[in-house]
Amino acid sequence: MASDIRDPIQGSKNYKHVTTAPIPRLEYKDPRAEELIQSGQPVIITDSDLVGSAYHWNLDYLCANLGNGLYTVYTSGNGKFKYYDEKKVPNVPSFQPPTSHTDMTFQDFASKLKRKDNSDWIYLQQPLNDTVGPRIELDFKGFNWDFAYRQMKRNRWGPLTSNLLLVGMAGVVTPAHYDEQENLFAQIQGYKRFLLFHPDQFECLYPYPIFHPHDRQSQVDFDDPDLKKFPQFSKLKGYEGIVGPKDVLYIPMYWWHQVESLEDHGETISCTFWFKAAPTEKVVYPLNAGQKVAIMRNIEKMIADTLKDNKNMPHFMRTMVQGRYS
Ligand SMILES: C[C@@H](CC(=O)O)C(=O)C(=O)O
Ligand SMILES: [Zn+2]
Repeated sequence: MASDIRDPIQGSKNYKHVTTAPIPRLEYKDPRAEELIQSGQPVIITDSDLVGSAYHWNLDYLCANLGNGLYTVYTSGNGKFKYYDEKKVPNVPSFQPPTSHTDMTFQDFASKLKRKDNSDWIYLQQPLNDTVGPRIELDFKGFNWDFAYRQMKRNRWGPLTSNLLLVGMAGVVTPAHYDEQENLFAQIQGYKRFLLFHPDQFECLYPYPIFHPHDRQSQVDFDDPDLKKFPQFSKLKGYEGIVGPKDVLYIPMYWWHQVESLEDHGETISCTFWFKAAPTEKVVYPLNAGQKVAIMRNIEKMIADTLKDNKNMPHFMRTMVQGRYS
């Protein structure tokens, strides 16, 4: 049988030390898809038509219809787009942002994308807003909102916060990180390979300190892991799958993910549906891994706020555990 593009071996990097099983791929009508979402497990959902009214989106159509609003375009020298929080940059005076970003019209972005002389890698990431042209607005209104809001209600998620439009060059990589929102990730054009890791893999992925601009991002470079500094990385276990046009991937909150736009399949167009977390009515024991990440974050935040000077964090944290909880 001809290998399907979605075969994870196709055209994607192999990361040593990372063991993966396939992300389940189910029809949206399949009750098992609902069960996985309700139990906070990732699943690639097919045929939901969540963004069925946008299946015709391509660069030319977006150029003609996105209007002349400005879009945030990130530039990277190595194809990696590790997110950083600008508000936290003052906390780490030595921080060197790995990417730069400028605002430009979609038309300018598309012409940069089409110019093959691009030595830089570029990635447009912009919440869809009311500057879009009437046809995009119509397409947006035509999303399968029933499906989206049914998931929100059934899983007691908080409100929808944003729909991020992502248009990336083939080959761009968003390095491993977790988000604090539930995400229905809709793929419109091109193919993206996802590596996903349960929140309990926290100890294998060594996130930056919470006050660091790269909060929520893994310190480990999957292409060249420093196993001396990050020994548990060699035990990392997760899931892998390729999402293509019309697929929707449910990325549960606190699940780590690394995302790669497959090389030789042209630019990728995606749209996220981010929902606030479900309110915690009462804490149920045993705590799940996501709740433990939330507790660790709160404690780290409280200590950082109390100590004021982040330089005191390493010694304070080590003093708290060294020789006592090892
Ligand atoms: C930006 C996106 C990854 C990508 O598509 O490059 C992501 O991390 C998310 O949707 O949570
Ligand atoms: Zn993310």
